[in-house]
Parts: sequence; C-alpha cells; structure tokens
Amino acid sequence: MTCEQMRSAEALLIKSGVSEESLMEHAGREIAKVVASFFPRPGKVVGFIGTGHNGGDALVALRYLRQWGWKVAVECAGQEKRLKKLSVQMRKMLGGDGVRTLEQLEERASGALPGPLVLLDGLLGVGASGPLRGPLLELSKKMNQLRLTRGAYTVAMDLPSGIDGNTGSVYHGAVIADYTVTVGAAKVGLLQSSACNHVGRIALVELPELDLSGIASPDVCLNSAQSLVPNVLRRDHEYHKGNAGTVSIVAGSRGMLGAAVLAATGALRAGAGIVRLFVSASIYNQIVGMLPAEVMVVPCTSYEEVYPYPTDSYVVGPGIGVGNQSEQGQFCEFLKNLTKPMVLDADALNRIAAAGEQELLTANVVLTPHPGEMKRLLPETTGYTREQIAKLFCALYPSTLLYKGSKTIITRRHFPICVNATGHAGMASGGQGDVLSGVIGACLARGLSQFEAARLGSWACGRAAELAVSIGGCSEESVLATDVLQHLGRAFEDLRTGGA
Ligand SMILES: NC(=O)C1=CN([C@@H]2O[C@H](COP(=O)(O)OP(=O)(O)OC[C@H]3O[C@@H](n4cnc5c(N)ncnc54)[C@H](OP(=O)(O)O)[C@@H]3O)[C@@H](O)[C@H]2O)[C@@H](O)CC1
Ligand SMILES: [K+]
Repeated sequence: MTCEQMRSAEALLIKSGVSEESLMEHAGREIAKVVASFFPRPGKVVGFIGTGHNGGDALVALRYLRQWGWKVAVECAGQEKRLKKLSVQMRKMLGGDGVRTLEQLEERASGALPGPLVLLDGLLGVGASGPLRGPLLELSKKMNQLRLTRGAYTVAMDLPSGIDGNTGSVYHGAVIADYTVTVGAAKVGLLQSSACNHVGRIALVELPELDLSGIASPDVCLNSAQSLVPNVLRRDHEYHKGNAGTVSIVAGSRGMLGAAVLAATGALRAGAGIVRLFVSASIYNQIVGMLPAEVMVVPCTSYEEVYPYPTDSYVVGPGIGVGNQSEQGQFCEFLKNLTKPMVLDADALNRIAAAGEQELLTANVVLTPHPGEMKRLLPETTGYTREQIAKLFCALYPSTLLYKGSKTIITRRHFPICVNATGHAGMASGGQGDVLSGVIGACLARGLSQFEAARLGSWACGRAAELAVSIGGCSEESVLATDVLQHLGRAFEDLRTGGA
C-alpha cells in the first residue's frame, strides 16, 4: 500500500473511535516484541526520534524494551518540546533517569555494556516528504556510522528514514536498516529492488481493526509470516505418511553429490512422508553413505527408470551438471513426461535454456533461478529491473517463478509480485538453493499449490538462516546450508506461533 492509503486507513480507524494513543501503544509494543525476537539477549538500544509519530512508535518500543532488561538511550532531532503532542506524552512515559544519549549511557556504565547495540530509526515514517533535512540528516548519518564502526544493528520503525515509501527511491544519507518493522501493511516502496540495501529484513506488525478492504489489491506484496499461517496448520491426529506425500528427487552427479544430499534432507526436514532420490548408478556407492537413513536411494542408468515410482512431486536439477547436447535432449524428453507438480532448479534450468526448450516451463512447474540462470532462460533482459524481468517471465510462461536474490520474488501469471520477508546476506553460499528446492518439493507433495509452496519454502529457509545466526551461534559469514537445515524446525514453529 502507499503512504497516502495508510494515512487514510489510519484516519478512518481513528474516526471509528479507536484512539491514536492506543494505536501507537500497540504499534510500539509489537515492534518491541519483534526486536526482542531478533535479539533474544538484551543489550543497549538507542531511539533516534523525529518530530512526528514515527518517533512516538520508537519511544513506546523503548519503554517495553527497558522493562525486558535493555539499557535505553534517546537521541532527539532538536528540542523535545517540538515533538508532536502524542510523542511528547510517550517521551514523558518513558521517563528520564538522566540518561540522554548513547555516549552518556556508556560513560555511566562501569565497564563495557553486554549484549547487542540496537538503533531504532524513529526519524520519519509515512509523513516524510523529500530528502532528509537538517538534524534528521545528521542523525541518520550517525546511525549509519555506528552500524559500520560499532557493529550496531538498525531497526527502522515503519520504513527506513530517507526512503520514499511509495517509490522506493533512496535519498541522500538515508538510513541503512538491518530490519524494517512496518506497521499496518508493507508500504510499496519497501518492496522495490531500489530500496533493498536500506530495508533489510521486513517484519509486519498488524493493526487490529485496520480495514484494508477498500484498497485495490496491490501488484506487489510482502511474503509475510501472517500470510503463511494457513499453510502450516497443525496436522490431524490421524495424519499418515501418505498425507505428507512422496517427493522424488533427481539430483547429484560426480563432484556434486552434496547438492543431492541437501535437497533430500531439505525435503525430509520440511515434512515429506517419503523421499526417494534417483541418482546415476555410477555415484550410488559414494552417495549412499552421505545420506540420512530416511532417504530411499534408487540407482538409475536411464531416466525411464524414474517413471514407475509413484510420487506426489518431483525436484529435478540440483547438482546434475549441464551435460552435453545429447544428455540435454534426453533430459528434456524426460521432463515432458512428468505430470506431477515439480521444482526445477539449477542445472535443470541451464539444460532447458541450452536446449531452447522453455516451453517445458508449464503451470506445473516451480522454477527457482538465481539471476545468472534467469539470464540464460530470458537473455533479452539487459537493463531490466528484477520486477520487470519477473513480469516479462510471467507474460511468457505459466510457471510459478521463485526468482532468487537478496529480496527473493515469488510470482506467477495473474498473481502479485510477492517479495519474501526473511533471510540475509549469509545465504549467499553454495547449497542454500538445494535445500530450498527440497523444502518446496515437500510442500508440493503435501498438496500446497505451486505458488503457496514457493512462498512457504522461501520464508522458512530465510527464517532458518536468521535463526542460525540469532540462536545457532553462526554469523553471516559462517552460516551454511546445513545450518539452515538444522533450524528449519524452529522456523516452521515460528510461523505457527506468530513469529516475525
Ligand atoms: N498509520 C498508522 O495507522 C499508525 C502510524 N503510526 C506511526 O506514525 C507514523 C506517521 O507519523 P506522522 O504522520 O507524524 O509522520 P512522521 O513521518 O513521523 O513525521 C512527519 C514529520 O516529519 C517532518 N518531515 C517530513 N519530511 C521530512 C524530511 N524529509 N526531513 C526532515 N523532516 C521531515 C515534518 O515535520 P516538520 O518539519 O514540518 O515539523 C513532518 O510533519 C507512521 O509512519 C508510524 O510509524 C503508529 O504510531 C500508529 C499507527
Ligand atoms: K523510520
């Protein structure tokens, strides 16, 4: 939604009798909960406060975080008496124990303060207009500097200050957020690739009773936790492995055994009832000892040997290699005969592109290209934005597209562009895509549509990568695809229990 739509929806809510104060209290408290979920160990938190209600959100969040053990500091853009009335009230409720700035907080402490340093960007929200001016520009620069020099993490209230909430344009000196907690609904500018480096991980805080029904469905939306809850309902007590479904995986080749192992384990960890891995007979002896005991492995000498096995979904491609022309031809013939929902990844896409067989990208398919693979499938897209490439793809092919990137896009024809909320730059490493394809395969096998399976897989893998850092002892540098596998369980639980 646009900033203007948000302001009108908020005005309607207030007209209906909901007080602005209760809205701000709700927004600030929920934002504080999101901060605490991303940083389970309390540390120091500094609120950077502008004159509008965006600063009020940050002041409320500070009050809750202090209750939960955080040391809090405040930096206001100018005199506190210039704040809007409600924000003045929230500043008073936060109280003052003499601590005004991060520097004073640190001076007072005897020894280094433990825990993370978190900065709340409450400078500007949906009331922003144009480039950052005056003291706000200075405070934004200070936040970005602390992020670089002190390892601080920045959490933007509603939107990062200095980003146009409607277009995603980035103004000079804009806040670089690691997390953006957006209130009510994701502002459309946050979902544009131009804003990606400033927005970071997006979390949504809903406002109860906010009526968004009069607003036309957007052509871009957030792949949020809230929107995925219906896809992770508890299982019936009578659930059996037939309900969970069978995934058939065609993956791996000499030198790329790990891709098959990761895809198969991903399918298992996402709830598949049966995972059957088809590999070339030449690698069978090597791979069999690398796989979890739960995977059934079938050595094959030709693709025809895959057909007789009953299945609910296929995952084809991880680590199969590009192959020569004749292998590409046989491979494409094989795909033509598969009728169940399928995930095509990695070299499956490169083989299709090399053979010029893009018509294999049917409505049955979820394809998961990274930009390089996409370029091979759609070569005529130099200079296009990611959104334009995704739209062009959907105009040409009826498949579900999961277009990997720092903000992964999930879309298909007549559907909005759905921008994934979760994940971080630590996922830029080999094997992550293999896990993802297995996870989506499992979601398809239990009956989710291609679009829903791709949304769920993308969210869950991204969240698992976050958990590997926040609770698993990893850093962005060290997180591996196997760490993502280890945290998938908690990621699914997070969805069920209302996690961010
Ligand atoms: N929507 C909802 O339901 C809810 C919304 N809530 C929250 O309120 C936020 C919106 O609050 P808001 O309307 O007070 O606007 P906000 O952006 O804080 O400040 C605008 C002021 O900043 C200034 N200014 C503008 N541009 C500037 C620039 N480039 N550079 C420098 N200064 C600039 C200008 O002030 P002036 O300079 O004119 O004095 C302007 O008046 C919203 O994002 C959300 O966080 C929740 O609390 C509850 C539910
Ligand atoms: K902000």
